[in-house]
Amino acid sequence: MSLRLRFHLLTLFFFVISAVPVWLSVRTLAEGIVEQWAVRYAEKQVLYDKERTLQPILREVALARQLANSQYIREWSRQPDEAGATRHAVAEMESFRQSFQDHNYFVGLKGNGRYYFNNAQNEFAGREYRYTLNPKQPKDAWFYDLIRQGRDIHINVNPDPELGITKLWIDVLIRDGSEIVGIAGTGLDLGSFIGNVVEEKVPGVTSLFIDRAGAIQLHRNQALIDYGSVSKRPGERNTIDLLFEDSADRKAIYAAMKLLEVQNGKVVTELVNMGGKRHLAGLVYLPEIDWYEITLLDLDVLLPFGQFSGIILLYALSLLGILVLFNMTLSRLVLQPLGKLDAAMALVETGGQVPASLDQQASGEIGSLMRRFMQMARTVTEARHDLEGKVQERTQALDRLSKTDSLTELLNRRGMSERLEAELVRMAREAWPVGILWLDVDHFKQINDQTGHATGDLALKAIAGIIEAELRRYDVVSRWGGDEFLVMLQPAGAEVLAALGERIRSEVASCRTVLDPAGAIVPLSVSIGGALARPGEDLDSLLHRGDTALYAAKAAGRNVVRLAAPADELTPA
Ligand SMILES: Nc1nc2c(ncn2[C@@H]2O[C@H](COP(=O)(O)OP(=O)(O)OP(=O)(O)O)[C@@H](O)[C@H]2O)c(=O)[nH]1
Repeated sequence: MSLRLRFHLLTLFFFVISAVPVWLSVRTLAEGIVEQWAVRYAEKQVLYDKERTLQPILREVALARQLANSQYIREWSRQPDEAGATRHAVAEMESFRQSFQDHNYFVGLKGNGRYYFNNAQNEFAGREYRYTLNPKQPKDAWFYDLIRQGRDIHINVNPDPELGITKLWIDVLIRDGSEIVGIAGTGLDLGSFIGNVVEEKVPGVTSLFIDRAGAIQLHRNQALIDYGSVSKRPGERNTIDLLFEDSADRKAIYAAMKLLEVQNGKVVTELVNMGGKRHLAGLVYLPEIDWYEITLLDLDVLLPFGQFSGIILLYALSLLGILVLFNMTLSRLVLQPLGKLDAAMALVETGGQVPASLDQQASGEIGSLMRRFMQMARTVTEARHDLEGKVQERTQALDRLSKTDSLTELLNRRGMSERLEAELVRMAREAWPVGILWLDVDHFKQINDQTGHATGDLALKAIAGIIEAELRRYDVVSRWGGDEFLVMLQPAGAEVLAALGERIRSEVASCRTVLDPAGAIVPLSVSIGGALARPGEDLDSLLHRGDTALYAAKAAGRNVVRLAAPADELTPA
């Protein structure tokens, strides 16, 4: 995998692993902000609703109290069947009817169980006595339950089947001293009350009212209202358990209700789930009517979390931008120089020259790496050139050695053959006459045998020196093998051959430098055969004729020179 691909994958990896915590932290932060905001909102809303709800109810409660405490009503309740007291009481009730908000009233008397009611239309004028309450009738249980409970004020949503109406009833006990003698009050139209107070006016905000048992008293969904809760057993009530699916939420709401009882005026907020959505519930206790108001804020509606997605998008874009910039910088500072370095290395590998500008393009560590590479490449190139030079030298030396005789340091047979071949070619081209002298030491075996091999070597070296000394600058001598020497002369003529051969023969014969182990002079002599190359003659033929001439010299008694005649007959020198 290339470095570039690895960097891209790494970038992607960093992007993902950094986006996850950022997403989570922004989400947590946003949720925190939403919650804080919602708590404030809920607190304000609850207090506002409390005032809005309480004012009309409290006004009705105050009026109902006055009615219950009215002198006429109390006297009447003492003697409920007395006609005068009844007339006065009805007149009193009618005057209150004008003042109540919905222009209706009711009074129930414990003494005779009679229930009086008139409405805004004055429908029951002269017929205010509507029916008689019966403690055995479940529909009338509310009356007896309230008297038994002895709660001076009670607000209750209850259908009245006798009257065919459902109202928010405000019930106030009529007391005669300590004795409860009846209940007076008024009813508010449930529909309009719900419309005014609990209907959802702001999207995502709903209010409901519950009593101290958690029974729902007012809710915009009237099916959830726990009608006539005062007369129900706990299990029969429509409580907040219907609203909150999580038992933890229910427990939290009941705990908040308990707390509010002792911390009057405070607002408690709880996060709850309702219908699978997050809501913030704000609770407040209304001691005047012994109810709790719950305001529910749908957080997803009021402050959708989606509004924070812009932050995430911005983060993602800026992170992406930074990573792209990082990649571009990385590419410019690292990857591109490394690519050039790689190409330069490949060039050096194949013996090419590194461009001199390579190290000027990068700085820092990469620049340092390039400069070191350049230095190394120069060293390698120099070493290679040096090595090539040495190899060439050694090759030439080996070549020289392969053509040189180690004892006399003259050309050997191979070296001499090459020279002769070349000279014969040159001779053919330039009419440059070539001649050879072939020398053989006389009785050399005897010298070896009598004086030793080392003395034989000395003799060979001495003869080589004599020949070299006699030759002209441009003549070449070689040790042809064993005790034989071959001299090439150029240019050469018969006289030169004869003269040079004779001089060599004579010098060797007069040599006094080679001594045997006993210090005696070893007498030396050579027989010499000479031949002049004929135009177009090859080397074998020339050598053959030289050898024949040498053979003739040997045959003539040795220590003589014989030249091959042009027509192959031998002539004495
Ligand atoms: N010391 C010494 N002897 C050599 C060397 N190379 C060859 N020889 C000897 O040279 C002798 C050559 O002898 P031949 O060519 O057979 O005969 P010769 O004794 O020279 O007799 P003619 O040539 O007939 O005069 C042999 O005994 C070889 O062993 C060498 O490098 N050093």
